[in-house]
Amino acid sequence: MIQLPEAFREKMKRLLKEEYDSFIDSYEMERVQGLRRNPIKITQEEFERLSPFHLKKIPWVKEGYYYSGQERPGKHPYHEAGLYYIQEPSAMAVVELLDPRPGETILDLCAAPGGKTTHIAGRLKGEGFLVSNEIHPARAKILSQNVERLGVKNGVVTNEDSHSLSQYFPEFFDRIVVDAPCSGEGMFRKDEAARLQWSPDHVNLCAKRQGEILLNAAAMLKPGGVLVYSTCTFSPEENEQVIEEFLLSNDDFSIEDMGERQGLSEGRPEWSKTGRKDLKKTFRIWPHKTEGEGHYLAVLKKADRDSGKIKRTEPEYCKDALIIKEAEKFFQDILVDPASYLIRKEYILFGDQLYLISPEMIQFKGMKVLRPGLHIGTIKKNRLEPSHALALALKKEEIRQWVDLPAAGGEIIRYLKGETLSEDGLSGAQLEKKGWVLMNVDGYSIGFAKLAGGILKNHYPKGLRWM
Ligand SMILES: C[S@@+](CC[C@H](N)C(=O)[O-])C[C@H]1O[C@@H](n2cnc3c(N)ncnc32)[C@H](O)[C@@H]1O
Repeated sequence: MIQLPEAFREKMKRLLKEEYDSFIDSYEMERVQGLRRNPIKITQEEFERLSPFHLKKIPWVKEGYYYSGQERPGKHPYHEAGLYYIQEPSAMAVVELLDPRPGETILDLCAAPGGKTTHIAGRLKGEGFLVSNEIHPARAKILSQNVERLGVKNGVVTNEDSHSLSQYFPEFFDRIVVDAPCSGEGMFRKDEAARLQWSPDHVNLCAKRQGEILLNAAAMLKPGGVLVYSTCTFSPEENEQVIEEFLLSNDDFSIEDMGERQGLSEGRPEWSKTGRKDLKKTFRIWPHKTEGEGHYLAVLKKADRDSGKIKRTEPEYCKDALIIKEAEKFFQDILVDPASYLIRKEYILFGDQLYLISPEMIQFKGMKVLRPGLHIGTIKKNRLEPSHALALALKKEEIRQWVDLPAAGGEIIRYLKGETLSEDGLSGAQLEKKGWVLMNVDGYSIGFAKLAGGILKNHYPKGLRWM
């Protein structure tokens, strides 16, 4: 039996009244598990054909599935190939409501470990620009790894606080997600730390921080843009009351009417301070009503008007002709049709690391950036050694030399463990000469190897290798 803080129980009883018993009973039910297909890598049809898991569609999100609690999709080669992201089902509603479209500029302000970010990236389909920000350095690193694993080409990862970030991107984004740090009451079923940390004071502290983050986010939204605010907590102080307080001082914002949505319940105006009726148009996900842990969501729209358009400042592109030539030579050497990577000349050099930059990227001097774009590789004495991120962003059809290993066989496990493989006896491979080879699992890229003398030297990153 889960030990819930007594003050939390009392508060929920007061708020939920006759609904309280079924709410509390939901803590004794088995947690539901979810994963989200990554459309950058795999179509729905292919995914459903290949998946070895027992999947059931999640009704409120196109790419979402429940899987059985007995299964371990996080420990499967398809996971390392970025075919899906494991995510709590109710959290998937956030990007469903944000509805990002290819070509748009999007900000995910509190982004680690990357659930919403990878969902957004999938919807952008490689077109447009995504900035994923996380304040904590260690969590920003995990975010960056997930962006890489899912093969995202048009994403930037930053490590700023929301106020500093707003100085770089005034009125810049078409859509913004603020998946705010919260008291995590919706996570009590799976997260003991959240239960232990909870107190009424902590709820109030979270609410204050959420208000500040939301204000900074609002300053980065274009006129006419859409912002989704979300938390995984039930407390009105962090939900309806944050939105109420924000709208009081930001009359150019209004709550969007998203209509009824399957699995989502109405917001609760009676739990706000002023009782404003439009809070009904915000959403709650309850664990006793829906198969998910619990969430709050509000879709806010900024009024359209002429903005004082801040001019985009160009970043400092790499102008070193030798390095650019080397990158071009590399792509000509490994790709079937290098044009897609050679059309754009927007390379950036970070020390000896080469990145390909989205055309929307701004001058970022002084900003803490972990990943300014697609990591191409390391420049070593004017030779380019490709990055793991590039392997995951490439498709088997794009590359001259590849090896394709079945997920059910032992060789893929040997590759993931960092072992050397021999060219002999591989069931699926297209190998012509020594050099870089894209390794795949059932046709989906998973890393690089380097062929020499019939041996495939393993370039799967040491930090990711299976033990
Ligand atoms: C709910 S989590 C985000 C989950 C993430 N959106 C996802 O889907 O994977 C909130 C994040 O906000 C970060 N955070 C904490 N304080 C913050 C602040 N003052 N400004 C911005 N982000 C903050 C936390 O480190 C945490 O990673």
